[in-house]
Order: sequence, then C-alpha cells, then structure tokens
Amino acid sequence: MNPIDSRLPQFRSLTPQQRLQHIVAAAGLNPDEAALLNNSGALDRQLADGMIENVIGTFELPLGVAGYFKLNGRDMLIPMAVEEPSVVAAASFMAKLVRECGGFETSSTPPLMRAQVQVLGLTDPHGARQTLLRRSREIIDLANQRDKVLIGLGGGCRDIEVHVLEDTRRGPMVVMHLIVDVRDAMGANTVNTMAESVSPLVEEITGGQVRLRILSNLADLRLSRARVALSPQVLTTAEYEGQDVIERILDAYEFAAVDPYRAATHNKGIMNGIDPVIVATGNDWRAVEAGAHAWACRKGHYGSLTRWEKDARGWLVGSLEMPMPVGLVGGATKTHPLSRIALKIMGVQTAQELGEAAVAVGLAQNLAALRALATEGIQRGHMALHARNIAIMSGATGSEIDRVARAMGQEKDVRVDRAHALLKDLRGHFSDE
Ligand SMILES: CC(C)(COP(=O)([O-])OP(=O)([O-])OC[C@H]1O[C@@H](n2cnc3c(N)ncnc32)[C@H](O)[C@@H]1OP(=O)([O-])[O-])[C@@H](O)C(=O)NCCC(=O)NCCSC(=O)C[C@@](C)(O)CC(=O)[O-]
Ligand SMILES: NC(=O)C1=CN([C@@H]2O[C@H](COP(=O)(O)OP(=O)(O)OC[C@H]3O[C@@H](n4cnc5c(N)ncnc54)[C@H](OP(=O)(O)O)[C@@H]3O)[C@@H](O)[C@H]2O)C=CC1
Repeated sequence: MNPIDSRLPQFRSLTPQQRLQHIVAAAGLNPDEAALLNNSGALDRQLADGMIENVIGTFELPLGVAGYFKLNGRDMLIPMAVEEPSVVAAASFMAKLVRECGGFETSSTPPLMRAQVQVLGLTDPHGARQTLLRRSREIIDLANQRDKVLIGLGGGCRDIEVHVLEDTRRGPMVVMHLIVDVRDAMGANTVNTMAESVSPLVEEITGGQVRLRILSNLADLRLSRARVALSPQVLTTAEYEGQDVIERILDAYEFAAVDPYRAATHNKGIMNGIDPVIVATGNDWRAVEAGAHAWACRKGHYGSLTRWEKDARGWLVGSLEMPMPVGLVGGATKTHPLSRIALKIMGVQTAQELGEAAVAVGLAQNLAALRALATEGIQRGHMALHARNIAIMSGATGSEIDRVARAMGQEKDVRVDRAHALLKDLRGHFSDE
C-alpha cells in the first residue's frame, strides 16, 4: 500500500457516501470493512450482548475523519467518534496549520502500567517495605509465571516499588506497585491478574494482610508526547497579526496554568480531541480521562495538561505529555468491528503509536480552542457548525437542515426558536410555490 496522504481538501463538501469512498481507498479497506462502515448497525446485537450485561441494543455516535495530520513525517488519517460539532473541523484545521510548519513530533515511554497491592496490619511498615524490596526478584518471577503470551511478546513485570502511607486514619499502609510492561494491551486485566497472583507471597513475606489488588489509573510511567512549532505567518488571520495571535495564545495558556476553573475547561478542550480517538478505537476512555486529570494535579494543584511557549525565532511552541493507557488488543479493541477498522484507517502498528496520535490530536484541539478564544471568540466557528444540530432540534430534515443552519449563521442568531421560525418560513415559502 502507498503511504497515506492525510490531506482532505474539500472533504466537507462531499456527501458522507463520497467521503467514505475516499477513506476506503486511502486506507486500503476491503469491501467487507467498507460495508461495515457503510452499515450504521455494524455492531450487531448478539456481539454487543457478549460485550456488556443486560444489553437491549446498541448506541451509535457519528464517526468523522480528521485530515492533515503528519506525525514524525508520516501522514495519518484520524477517525473520531464524537457527538460535539466543530471538534473534527477544529482538529483538521490546526493539523493543516501545523503541517505547513513541519507537522507533529511525537514520542513515548515504554508501555509500563502500575498495579497496586495494599498491605494492612503491619506495625513495622518501613521494615516490611525493605523486606519486600529485598525479595523483589521472587515477586517479579511469580508475577511473570502467569502470562506466557505477554512474556513471549517481550512484556511482563519489570520491577516493584513499595510505598509507605504512614498517616492514614486507618493506620499505616504498605502499598506495593508492580511495574508491568503490557506491550500493546491497555493492560488493566493483565496487571490485575498479576497483582492477585503475587498476593499470597506478599502476605507471607510481610506477615500482613493483602486487601486491594488493582491497577492504578495514574499511568505516570506510560506517557505519550507531542510537540508542535508554528510560525507567526500561519497564525495570521484577516483581523490579527500572527505575532499578536501568539501573544494572545500565551496569555490564554497562562490563565489555565494558574487557575483551576479555567484549567478544567482548557483540559476539557484537550480531551475533546483525545476522547473521540479513544472511543473510535474501542479503548477505555474512563481510564484515559482518570489518568489525565490525576496527572494534571501532579504538582499539587490542578493545571494545564499542555504547555505553550515561544522559541528563539518567536514561533509558538506547544507540547503535551500525559498518561496514555491505550491498547490495540484486549478490551473492546478486537471485539468491536469498527474499532479494528479505525485502527486500520490510522495505520498504527503499536499501542505507543496510537497513544502518540491521540496526544497529537489533543494538542491540535487545544490550539484550535485557544486560537479561537484568544481572537474572535469560540461562537463564530463552533456555533456555525452547531447550528445544524439546532436546526435538527427544530424539526428540519434533509436539505432544510443546511438551509436553516446557514440562515441562522448569517444572522449570528443560533437559537431553537429562531430555527422554528426560519423553518416555518421555509416550508410556507415552498407550499406557496
Ligand atoms: C470551527 C473552525 C475550524 C472553523 O474555522 P474557519 O476559519 O471557519 O475554517 P475554514 O473554513 O477556513 O477551514 C479551514 C480548515 O478547517 C477545517 N474545517 C473547517 N470547517 C469544516 C467543516 N465544516 N467540516 C470539515 N472541516 C472543516 C478544514 O480542514 C478546513 O480546510 P480544508 O480542508 O477545507 O482545506 C474554527 O473556528 C475552530 O477551530 N474553532 C474552534 C472550535 C472548537 O474548539 N470546538 C470545540 C468545541 S468548544 C469546547 O468544548 C472547548 C472549549 C472551547 O471550551 C475549550 C477551551 O475553552 O479551551
Ligand atoms: N481501572 C481500570 O481502568 C480497569 C479497566 N479494566 C478494563 O480492562 C480492559 C483492558 O485490559 P487488558 O489487560 O488490556 O485486556 P485483556 O486482558 O483483554 O488483554 C490483554 C492480554 O492480551 C494478550 N495479548 C495478545 N497480544 C498482545 C500484545 N501484542 N500485547 C499485549 N498483550 C497481548 C496478553 O495475554 P493473554 O493472551 O495470555 O491473555 C494480555 O495479557 C479494558 O476493557 C478496561 O476497560 C478492567 C479493570 C479495571
């Protein structure tokens, strides 16, 4: 297959069917995969019944594709499953600007997850800690006896850490962490199994009682990173000089860096980009969300996940480094038919590549929001696209949706009652003809 071209000029003016044909050809999807994407009921009820409990049906979200992404010199199409308008457009727009300046640079740590084993009933927690550390080899070997597939793939338990929580209201606690390389899995089930299997040995070594044995969602050893640098030129708009846009974005970033009320919204904007990639690829978005917000608090206060600064040339430099516990196997990644296709569209071969793509989209999304907020405001771009939702809420169907949405956009008055009035006029107009 030829390297993919992620540029999608005029993609928005195609019909969904034509867009699908373009992606099928670009990603080299086979007719069965194309048919699944074409068929809104791709996840059949019987399969869904095998995935969760008490199934009555399936619940669908729109699946869009963001274009223009170039990561480490390679083009990548980004499938995004999301209900919010303007998210896919904003990601594509910023990827287009970033592309003109060389694209996204990404990297990641090895896929290390932590499982915690809580030990209670110890009067000498520090002594127990040292004993556990001294016998770490035995614990690691026992953990690695269970999952031969993972070991065969080069993963497995690598190390242990032991933390003493001295001042809890329930007395001291010793918490042992298993540090496990989970390769291309998200890894929760894998590390939970290991944590349970070593617990009898931990009790024997410490003389304490093991209670909780579960992974930590603060996946601080499994980080994905993305960096961009943008020239003032690409940030110049009809109303604002590029250098001015950069200063405005830096002011907006500083606000989020120091104020948790703003940081929560700023980070929501980042997750606007990340979550749709996590959902489209069948990954656990709650795990990614939990890790992201715990990481955002790591310095003692809740702050921005991204950083924005200016380099010696006066270019805007953005970076994002955060936990990214995602997999290509396990969970729903292999069972949901559309997840497999989403991964194929992206062309990622490892969980690390998927994590890097997700943070690149998060960084792009943050840039889009900051750029809009710091200049013209969010409503012009966002509401123009949200107008179609409002038109649908007012009862518009088919070609009426775009007509009502366009009229509200032109009037800069995007409200359901206005949509009702416009729809009434439109229908009256046609019934008069
Ligand atoms: C919405 C835009 C992109 C419009 O921006 P624009 O200037 O009207 O865009 P354009 O028409 O010049 O098009 C530029 C490119 O954007 C893409 N694009 C543009 N429109 C479409 C479309 N309809 N369908 C598909 N792609 C679209 C497309 O890639 C296009 O290039 P092309 O491919 O055509 O050569 C811009 O205003 C923007 O980026 N706004 C920010 C939107 C945003 O952040 N939305 C998230 C929801 S708000 C929120 O929840 C988060 C927030 C804001 O609270 C976070 C925070 O506070 O930090
Ligand atoms: N707090 C949390 O976030 C929790 C999340 N979960 C859920 O756990 C699920 C994810 O767990 P996870 O352990 O990833 O899933 P699975 O246990 O389903 O899959 C992991 C297993 O797949 C096998 N495998 C095959 N190929 C590979 C490969 N290339 N790399 C790594 N492993 C491979 C391994 O061994 P083998 O074949 O021997 O199994 C591995 O143990 C998600 O559904 C998540 O929602 C569960 C509990 C808590």
